[in-house]
Amino acid sequence: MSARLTLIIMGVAGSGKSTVGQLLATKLGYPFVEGDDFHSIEAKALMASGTPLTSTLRQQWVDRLAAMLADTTAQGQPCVLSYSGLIASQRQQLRQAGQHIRFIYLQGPAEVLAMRLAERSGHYMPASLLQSQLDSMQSSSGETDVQPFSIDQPVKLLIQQILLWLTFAADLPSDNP
Ligand SMILES: Nc1ncnc2c1ncn2[C@@H]1O[C@H](COP(=O)(O)OP(=O)(O)O)[C@@H](O)[C@H]1O
Ligand SMILES: O=C(O)[C@H](O)[C@@H](O)[C@H](O)[C@H](O)COP(=O)(O)O
Repeated sequence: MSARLTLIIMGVAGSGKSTVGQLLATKLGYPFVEGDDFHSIEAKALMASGTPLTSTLRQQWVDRLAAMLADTTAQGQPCVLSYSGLIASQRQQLRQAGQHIRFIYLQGPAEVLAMRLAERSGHYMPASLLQSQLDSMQSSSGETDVQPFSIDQPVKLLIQQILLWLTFAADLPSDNP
């Protein structure tokens, strides 16, 4: 049964986490949690100025996300969370903080990501930080609960693929089922 899985939508900036996450949450009837909302004002200002997060600011951010997931999943409340998931140990932190978690990894060519960031407006994250995000993204190879999906297709098709995968995702192995 996949109905109660909490889904973390991961990927670098511009991969579509917020767009896909919101639509998926609506389809599933789950709350959508925007990971960016858990950044401090200082962290957002730093990124807006064109500087990547420091490890300390990133860790404080992940700690807040972990606390939220521990709370909601302990109450049996699933959600869809957008979170870049760049650092493997921090993915593990979230996996262990919550229950019944699976990761949906939005992946695509750098040119597509750059184009989408260039066209996006009203977001603090500048397109110039894409390369640092790509450089920081640590491989998820061997993480059996991380499922990649291609972003190089219309959102509608992407959602259909994710919903299909969700019909069996709960039966796939996970480090922390
Ligand atoms: N599959 C897609 N096809 C076309 N445009 C997309 C797709 N996914 C997202 N976008 C657009 O790309 C931009 C970045 O998406 P967003 O959801 O903000 O990414 P993220 O939250 O990962 O930074 C937005 O302008 C969004 O409308
Ligand atoms: O570096 C990180 O670890 C963070 O993930 C962070 O940089 C995040 O990606 C931004 O908040 C951009 O927001 P979007 O991913 O929504 O563009």
